[in-house]
Amino acid sequence: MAASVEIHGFFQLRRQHPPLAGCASRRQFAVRASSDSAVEAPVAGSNGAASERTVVRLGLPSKGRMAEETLNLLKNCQLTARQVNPRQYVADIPQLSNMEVWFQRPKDIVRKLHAGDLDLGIVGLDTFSEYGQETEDLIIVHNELKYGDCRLSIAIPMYGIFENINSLQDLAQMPHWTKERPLRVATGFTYLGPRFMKEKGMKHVSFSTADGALEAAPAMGISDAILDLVSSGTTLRENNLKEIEGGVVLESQAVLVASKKSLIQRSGVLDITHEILERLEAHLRAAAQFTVTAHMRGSNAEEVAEKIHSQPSLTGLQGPTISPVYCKRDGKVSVDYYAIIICVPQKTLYKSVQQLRSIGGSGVLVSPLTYIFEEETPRWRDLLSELGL
Ligand SMILES: Nc1ncnc2c1ncn2[C@@H]1O[C@H](COP(=O)(O)OP(=O)(O)OP(=O)(O)O)[C@@H](O)[C@H]1O
Ligand SMILES: O=P(O)(O)OC[C@H]1O[C@H](OP(=O)(O)OP(=O)(O)O)[C@H](O)[C@@H]1O
Ligand SMILES: [Mg+2]
Repeated sequence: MAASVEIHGFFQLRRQHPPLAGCASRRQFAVRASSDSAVEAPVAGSNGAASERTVVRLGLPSKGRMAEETLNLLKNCQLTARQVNPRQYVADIPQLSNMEVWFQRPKDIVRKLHAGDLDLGIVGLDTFSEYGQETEDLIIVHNELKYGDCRLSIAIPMYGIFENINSLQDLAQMPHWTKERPLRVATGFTYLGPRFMKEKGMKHVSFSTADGALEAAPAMGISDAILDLVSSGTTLRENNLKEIEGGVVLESQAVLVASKKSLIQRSGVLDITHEILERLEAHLRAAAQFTVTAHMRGSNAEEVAEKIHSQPSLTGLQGPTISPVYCKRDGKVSVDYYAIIICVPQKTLYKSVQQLRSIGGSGVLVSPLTYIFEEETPRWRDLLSELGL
């Protein structure tokens, strides 16, 4: 039978920072009253003006948890956004001439990409999926910028009728939900939520929209469950809520997105995208690696290479670079040992150093890497093929 998924009722839950006296922590919503003073960004342009525009536009999160990390990522790619003052919504990046940066709320970035008022943007995959709603014109250029990790997940109370409910299947099989009294889910994700429930064949579900502090809704009797972003799980725990098996709608992190129409039609967008993509890929690849140099005894370079290849954590990106070290002893130049250079994942650094030592490595130097440029960026090839270029 088809799932009856309906969206009805609107309620607004708002919250205040810092927490009110009597509230045990910032993440508890039960004893909080509030206000919210979101600052609306000016509209960057209009559809009519969009086609006449010659400058390329990149939308970045103006506030919230993604704002700072996005600027830091770009800075680490030597693409520092230059803002005349922090209250201004427009900036430039000196390395990318003919491009404006516009600071906008994440959901507005997606909407404005769709409207043609922005060409490129950085947002969470959750926002992109919710507000892009699988629009044909919007495209993901880089799908893992390695920050803003969270999941969009269903949560239910730990107590009462939900005490022994631990999976989506358990939830679906509860006799409580009927056409007249559906499972009420509060969420800001009113596109992804109903779609997920329908896919899972959940019957008798209704959704209500909310804007922040969703975790309070079950305790207030406004909803039975919530669908919201979770990362550490602290907010859920502190509000006596739990996730359930099979209840993750989406795993999210920051992504670089674009309008296909802009990429194809607007002069300069493709070139700028290429440069941003190359820098991002080279930086993100490098951020996970260290360069390790060491000295090793051996009678020739091949013998040293064999030893290194015998160790699972020492093969590097392609293989070791090995150079003879020329020493002068008793007036004679000879090669007794070799300098080796490899790239090592940061996660396995210590294991790699131990393996190097076990095969006679000494004088191990470790340095961070700024960029690793490959011959070609795989994501660039994918993008061109998706654009039919
Ligand atoms: N707890 C979290 N941990 C990690 N990333 C998160 C978390 N919550 C949200 N995010 C990511 O950060 C993005 C922006 O979230 P943020 O709360 O800053 O803005 P928002 O809630 O979309 O803004 P607004 O409240 O103005 O609508 C989200 O779309 C998501 O990708
Ligand atoms: O699992 P946790 O680490 O506790 O994070 C989850 C919380 O983070 C987000 O809220 P945010 O702090 O962005 O506030 P908002 O509701 O104002 O967007 C999300 O809406 C959850 O409430
Ligand atoms: Mg938020």
